[in-house]
Amino acid sequence: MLEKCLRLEADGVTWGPYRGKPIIRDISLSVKTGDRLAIIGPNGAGKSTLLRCLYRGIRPQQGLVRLDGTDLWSIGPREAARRIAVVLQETPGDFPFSVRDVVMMGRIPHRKGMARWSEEDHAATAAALLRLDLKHLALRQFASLSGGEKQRVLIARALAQEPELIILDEPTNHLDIRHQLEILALLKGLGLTIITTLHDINLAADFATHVAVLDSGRLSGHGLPAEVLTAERISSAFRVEASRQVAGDASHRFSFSLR
Ligand SMILES: Nc1ncnc2c1ncn2[C@@H]1O[C@H](COP(=O)(O)OP(=O)(O)OP(=O)(O)O)[C@@H](O)[C@H]1O
Repeated sequence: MLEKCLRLEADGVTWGPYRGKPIIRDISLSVKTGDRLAIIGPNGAGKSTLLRCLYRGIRPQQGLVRLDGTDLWSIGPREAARRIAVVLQETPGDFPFSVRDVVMMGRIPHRKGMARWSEEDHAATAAALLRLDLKHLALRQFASLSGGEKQRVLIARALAQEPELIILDEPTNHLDIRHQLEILALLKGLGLTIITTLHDINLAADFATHVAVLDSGRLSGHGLPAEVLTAERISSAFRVEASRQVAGDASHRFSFSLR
């Protein structure tokens, strides 16, 4: 899983609803093996829409998303799902699935037709449960878990999928600060290629190897956090007064006030 090389590129991606104005325009960015890209921007900037284009949820109206040089829409949904795992905010909370069932769903793209789960499927599920410290919860109903536990299960499902890339939409939503830090440390520790939206700029600066700032559907910056996360860019994108301090360990901290 970790040894494969990966290159995901968005090239001039534009998308909007039928007969509506584009929500994201002319987005070009790239991610390669081992990168952790955080997409940040104010509410409504188009972050989730961009993610949908990147995981083949919606087809760009203009531009292309390429996986190792091949248009994502020419490789088919099943292969895309084998290579890209997606962790969204909506959860299967209303269905009577156990934690193990939910994690096992990550194996669906690998399953041959209606065949029974294979030994590899069981092994990948067990490994994902172990890695996310969920073994003791395997038989619990998913719906009965806390927000932090649910998030771990959804990440375990993504791991069971054995993808080359994990795409997450706001993985820290609804979590307290300790659980936010834990989830991001856990994701960092996986050593996988990750694209995630994040609302907290300070957490994004700590977590990401690269950041992309979306402002009204356009990319206002993409690259290394220290270069992209300037006070001017953040102030302009979020319509606030932002100031940046550099801590002793060279990490960046932002503070904010209303203009
Ligand atoms: N299918 C759609 N049809 C019409 N409008 C849409 C559609 N999808 C998204 N939008 C609109 O596009 C804008 C951007 O939505 P999107 O969810 O991508 O933003 P976001 O940056 O993820 O926002 P948030 O931070 O609030 O989650 C919003 O105004 C949203 O209502």
